[in-house]
Amino acid sequence: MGRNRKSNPFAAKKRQKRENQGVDTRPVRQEPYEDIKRENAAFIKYYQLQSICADENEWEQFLAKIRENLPVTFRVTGFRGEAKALLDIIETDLFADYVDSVAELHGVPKEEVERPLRLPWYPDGLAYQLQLTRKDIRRSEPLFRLHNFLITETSAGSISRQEAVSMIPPLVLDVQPTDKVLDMCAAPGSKTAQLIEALHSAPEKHKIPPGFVCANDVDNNRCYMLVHQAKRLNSPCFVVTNHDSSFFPNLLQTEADGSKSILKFDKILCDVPCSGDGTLRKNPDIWTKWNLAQAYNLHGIQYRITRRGAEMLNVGGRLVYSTCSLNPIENEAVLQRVIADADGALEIVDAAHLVPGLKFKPGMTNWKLATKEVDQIFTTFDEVPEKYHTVIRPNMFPLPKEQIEKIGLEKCLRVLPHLQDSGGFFVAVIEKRRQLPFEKNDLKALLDKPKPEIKLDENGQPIEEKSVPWGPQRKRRRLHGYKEDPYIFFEEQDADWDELKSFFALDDTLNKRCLLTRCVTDKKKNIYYCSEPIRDMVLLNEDTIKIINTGVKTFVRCENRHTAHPFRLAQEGLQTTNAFMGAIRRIEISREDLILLLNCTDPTKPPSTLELAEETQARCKELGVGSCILKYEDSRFTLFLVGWRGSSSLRAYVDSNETVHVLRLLGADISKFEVNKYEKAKEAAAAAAAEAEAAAALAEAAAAITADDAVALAEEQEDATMSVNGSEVVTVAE
Ligand SMILES: C[S@@+](CC[C@H](N)C(=O)[O-])C[C@H]1O[C@@H](n2cnc3c(N)ncnc32)[C@H](O)[C@@H]1O
Repeated sequence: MGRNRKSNPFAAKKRQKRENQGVDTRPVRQEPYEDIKRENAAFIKYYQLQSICADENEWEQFLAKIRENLPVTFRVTGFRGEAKALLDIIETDLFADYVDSVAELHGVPKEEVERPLRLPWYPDGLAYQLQLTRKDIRRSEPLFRLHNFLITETSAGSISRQEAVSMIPPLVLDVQPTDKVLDMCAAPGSKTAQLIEALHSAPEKHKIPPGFVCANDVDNNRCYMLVHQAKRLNSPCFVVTNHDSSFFPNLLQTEADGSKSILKFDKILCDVPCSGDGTLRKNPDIWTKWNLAQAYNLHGIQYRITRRGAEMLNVGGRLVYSTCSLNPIENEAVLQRVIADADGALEIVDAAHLVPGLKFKPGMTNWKLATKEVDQIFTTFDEVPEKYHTVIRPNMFPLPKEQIEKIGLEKCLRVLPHLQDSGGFFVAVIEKRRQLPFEKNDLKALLDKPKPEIKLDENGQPIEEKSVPWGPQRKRRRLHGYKEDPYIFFEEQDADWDELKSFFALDDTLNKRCLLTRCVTDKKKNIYYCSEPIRDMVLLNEDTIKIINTGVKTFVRCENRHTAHPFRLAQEGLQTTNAFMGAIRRIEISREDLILLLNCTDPTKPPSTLELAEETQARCKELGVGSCILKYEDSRFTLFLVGWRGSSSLRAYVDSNETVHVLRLLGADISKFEVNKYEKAKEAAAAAAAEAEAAAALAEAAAAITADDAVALAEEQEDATMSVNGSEVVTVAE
């Protein structure tokens, strides 16, 4: 069965871009991954030269492992109240089914199936590694339930599929709920998701975390991947920006006393663009493309991004540098430059205690450079022929021994694939001890910067220029020279706020000035919420940096003839608003009632209140028509879902993935929602075969009729001929 071409916005955007630009003539990989020859002489020669393994035996293990496909890993979203219950379900139901399915897939007894492994270094045992490849899961019928689980729970934000080694940088960044975090090269955003989760890790302490995560990427299209990725987590403390990180501008912030200062971040992740040779197991086509020129070309931008990151870091703050490359030119050589430039203001620190049990090798303090084909080796810049001087630069070589010893490169973590059956990765943790010698903090220049002129129409409204950057369907307004819709925050006096406040009994500690809409209109449609520091950041800096997205959908206009109030709650925003809402619009609901509501998939036939428990019916009677919160509680967790009290009905207002997620947690039957794509494909094939058979039978019947007719005709013609011959004229029916 083909994929739904309309449902993937990124694919659609890519298609549109291709169509807009004409035919894409870049070479496309033809052969499937399994046919790729996992060989690259230059790669092997280069890494053997660097002695990345201790001895020949270990080198052989390394070579063998990088030729294998990568096992699938995923992690459970830790900050959710139901995380523990989901873990129990994974350990019992899902993995019991898993063992049966893998046994069937590989045709082996169940006892021989390797159980999923909990990654020992991931906190609270929340991450798993399965001895299966992505292809196994995607293309094997016995594993269809596991595949469905991964898809629905990922969409519901309860798990994240992420390569094991990619989970390391956010862990060693050690984000706290109070931290201001910058993810400099964030897309597609698997690490960003982890950073957001860490920010929300103490919900009992903070209704809304005081810190925030700013996720940035230079690629505008990839920024929308970040929006999509973060949407699952519904954080109001999150903003996506689109800028070249090596030139990331200084941003302003408001201090507690109202004065303005330059925003410095407490935690910065520099997961820089790299050659990606640590991902060979996941992306085997790197075997065909790898060459040393990639590393030489990337070294400069890696250095500039990290140096800029260090400037934007608070004194006492922490920066993590990471790549999915094993190449010292992209790793140690970059760090030694930044640390040397900082002249003691930056220090590489040991962070292995934050990932106890992780196997890794220390950073390198000696490496060699080579030509692209690795046929000439250089240990110093003096040996490099002049024709290579624009590519191979002096500072790519290791510093002299007495200088490099002071850098602390051995505290970096080098994760090699054979150490724990993973991808390859490099991570370094840096702390800032004092201001950098090259740091520019010109507050006055920032404050004096003229605001761009906003063109207004005759009614004083901003003129919106329509622009269509990558497709005719998606129209983006151009305001202040940017193509994003504007961020319009609630004013001190806002009629909608008064209504929302009284209908949902919202408490005054929810800052109404943090509610926003994305279009200039008198009748708000969707209302979003962002935290106070994010509001401050947007308002002070939207002329300086392109802000792609912020805010969680919290209220949605929903008017019909029965409603007294024009807005309903949005499930996305409930994680935030719940803590600020009074009792007026709440219903406590039993397991049976909740299962009944969630099983209603026909929006035109919501469950009648008469089908519900008596207490629920009584509560419904007290509650007028409109949006409400359904609260379910048992000894394991408490759930809050958006509901809708109709004139004679009650329904759960949640999407299909959330529905399956909650039913799964409740231990209810989800078979009605389980799509077996193989069964469906078989049914479709059987239907097509039956159709073809019916068509063939029809054709045969038609052919038979024609043949019968022909025989009859021939006989009649014969009769006629005989009659003519016998002088008796017979009219033969044609
Ligand atoms: C290794 S990927 C990041 C992966 C991401 N951190 C994650 O975990 O999903 C590198 C990203 O850096 C972005 N990038 C490249 N050059 C950049 C620059 N100068 N400034 C900001 N981002 C950049 C690329 O668009 C790419 O999305």
